[in-house]
Amino acid sequence: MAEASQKIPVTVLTGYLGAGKTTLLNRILSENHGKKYAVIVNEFGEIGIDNDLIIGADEEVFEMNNGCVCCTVRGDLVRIMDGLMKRKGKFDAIIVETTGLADPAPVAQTFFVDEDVQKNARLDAVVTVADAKWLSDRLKDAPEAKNQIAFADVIVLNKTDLVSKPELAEVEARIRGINPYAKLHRTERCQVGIADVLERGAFDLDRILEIEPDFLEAGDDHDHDHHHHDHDHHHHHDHGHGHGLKHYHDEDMQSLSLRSEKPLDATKFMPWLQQLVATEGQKILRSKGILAFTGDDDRYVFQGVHMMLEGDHQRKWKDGEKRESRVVFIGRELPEQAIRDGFEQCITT
Ligand SMILES: Nc1nc2c(ncn2[C@@H]2O[C@H](COP(=O)(O)OP(=O)(O)OP(=O)(O)O)[C@@H](O)[C@H]2O)c(=O)[nH]1
Repeated sequence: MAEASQKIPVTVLTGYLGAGKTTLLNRILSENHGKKYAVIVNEFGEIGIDNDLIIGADEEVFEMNNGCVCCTVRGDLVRIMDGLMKRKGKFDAIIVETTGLADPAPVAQTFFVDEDVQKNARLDAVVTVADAKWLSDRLKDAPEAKNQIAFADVIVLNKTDLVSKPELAEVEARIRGINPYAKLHRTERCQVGIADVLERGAFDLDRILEIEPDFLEAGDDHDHDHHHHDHDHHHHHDHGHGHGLKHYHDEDMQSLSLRSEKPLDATKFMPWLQQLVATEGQKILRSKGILAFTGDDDRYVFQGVHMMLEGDHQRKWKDGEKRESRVVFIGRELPEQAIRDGFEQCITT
């Protein structure tokens, strides 16, 4: 077995939908770090968008869009990790960005119970980005959000610009109630130093065993082929998964993906989107898209969290790049048909 110091450090980046994980990742990767990182991203929704929004120069980005990372934890993640291990020496560190809906426990568990992974990699830290504006609400209705805080070694309490000082103090107190141990950084746009997040050597197995006594219980009786999540209905429930570790899923959460190969009319799309999130923003927790507008040579990217929207031109469409618009809405009780119809009407005919 390799010495701990020779094992590749792995940082698991979690945080609820829209908290700022990709913002943090981009901040880390765009620093002049002189290192080679491999990034593994897992997204909720059929259309991968995040991997297209990661701006690092030479990083290799691996996607896991076949489902939720905490369920495919012995599948995709192990397979990708194994592939990376074979190219040992090529990477200084690995960063795994989970979906906002993932429970970090089974992800972290992979680094302890899968033999090959364990031989060559070590979990360096679980870094959780917390949304100062929305976390308190999500702690009430989303067990994933609570687990992400509980498991964190480092917490980036982000979006401090969106709350007052007393609100910030209140959300921090709630976080401390769940996890008094993690190092906490208050940030705007995830402005933390790379050393605050990577190569911390912070993951503390003893503490995790206190929260999750079954953490190291493996068990190979879990058959992924027969495992199926129905994300359309049912309420929160736990999965035993046969490996001793329970984890939670919000089965009410839906993701709606839309695509168009024909360009969109910007004068129709933007007002439609603004109106949609203004009226349905309680149900739509997260929206994002890469858009091709008629007569526009730049890709337009928008991001939404509830009713708040941001958008900008990102870069020129490259020669030969397919000018396709991709939009994802994630939420509960999404008005699917109305969204589909509205989107259709924004397509330039
Ligand atoms: N006002 C404000 N907005 C922020 C801040 N940090 C990130 N955002 C915005 O919040 C939105 C979501 O940020 P992301 O980094 O994409 O969040 P994420 O956690 O990767 O989202 P998912 O991958 O969908 O779960 C984007 O529009 C960001 O620009 C912040 O500190 N303040």
